[in-house]
Amino acid sequence: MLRLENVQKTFGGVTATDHVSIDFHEGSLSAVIGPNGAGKTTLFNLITGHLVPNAGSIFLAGEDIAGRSPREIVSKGIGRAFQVASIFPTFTVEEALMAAIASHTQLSESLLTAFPSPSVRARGEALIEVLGMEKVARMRCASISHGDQKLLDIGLALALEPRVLLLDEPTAGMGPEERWQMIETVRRLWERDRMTLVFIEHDMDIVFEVAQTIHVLCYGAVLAQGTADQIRGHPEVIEAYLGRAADGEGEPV
Ligand SMILES: Nc1ncnc2c1ncn2[C@@H]1O[C@H](COP(=O)(O)OP(=O)(O)OP(=O)(O)O)[C@@H](O)[C@H]1O
Repeated sequence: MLRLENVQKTFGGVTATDHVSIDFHEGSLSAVIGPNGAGKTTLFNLITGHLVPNAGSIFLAGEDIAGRSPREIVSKGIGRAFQVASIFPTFTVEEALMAAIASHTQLSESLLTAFPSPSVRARGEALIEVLGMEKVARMRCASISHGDQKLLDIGLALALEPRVLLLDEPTAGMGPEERWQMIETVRRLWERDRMTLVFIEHDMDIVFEVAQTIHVLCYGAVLAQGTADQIRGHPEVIEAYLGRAADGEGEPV
């Protein structure tokens, strides 16, 4: 579904993406991991058109999208959760989701018709349910918790019905319990929609538990790719990245 071939990105003398080739299979749930500065966010920015690669190709369903504008890439089906919930401070959660759904489906009904239409409302309610946001659906976006704002960001990305969904550290800034709730929600919505889902995550317990395939970056290059068992036992990964965390004794540095 999404295939990177020999993608390269440099910033001055820094090679942030070093001949990266990764195949994200259709309908898969994958994690991108690596130490700080390994090039994870740069990779997402290249996929979404916020950065242009110096070399290489990025294929979405066979079409090379490298260097296209972010708007065009979104329209082709690559979604990403941005921190945007806060730009709807006076909307309620359900209003924000329904506005996003309506704008995507271009159901900008005339002012004389009822808004939202029944189909927009039904999709909005289904999204609220899969996100587990029923209790905050009628609250204003500005007044919900950090975790709920992150869920809403994901919901706003989902409203565009992406074929590929990129989540950059969905559990960042959360306590242990909230992290697991968040990742369970991510897994639930992936099971519902079966889009190709890629997430960046630092918590190795979460990565090993949830991801079908793990791609390890180090100094911009792919160090290893495989299942949790393959990555856990990969000598170079253990040496370069996981360290004691591979034994479950600590967090990676
Ligand atoms: N716009 C930029 N200009 C210059 N250098 C950049 C830019 N963006 C990223 N870099 C550099 O590219 C390298 C990769 O950065 P990137 O943010 O992709 O890493 P990361 O793996 O996402 O790190 P973290 O886990 O800390 O978020 C780093 O050395 C960073 O300083």
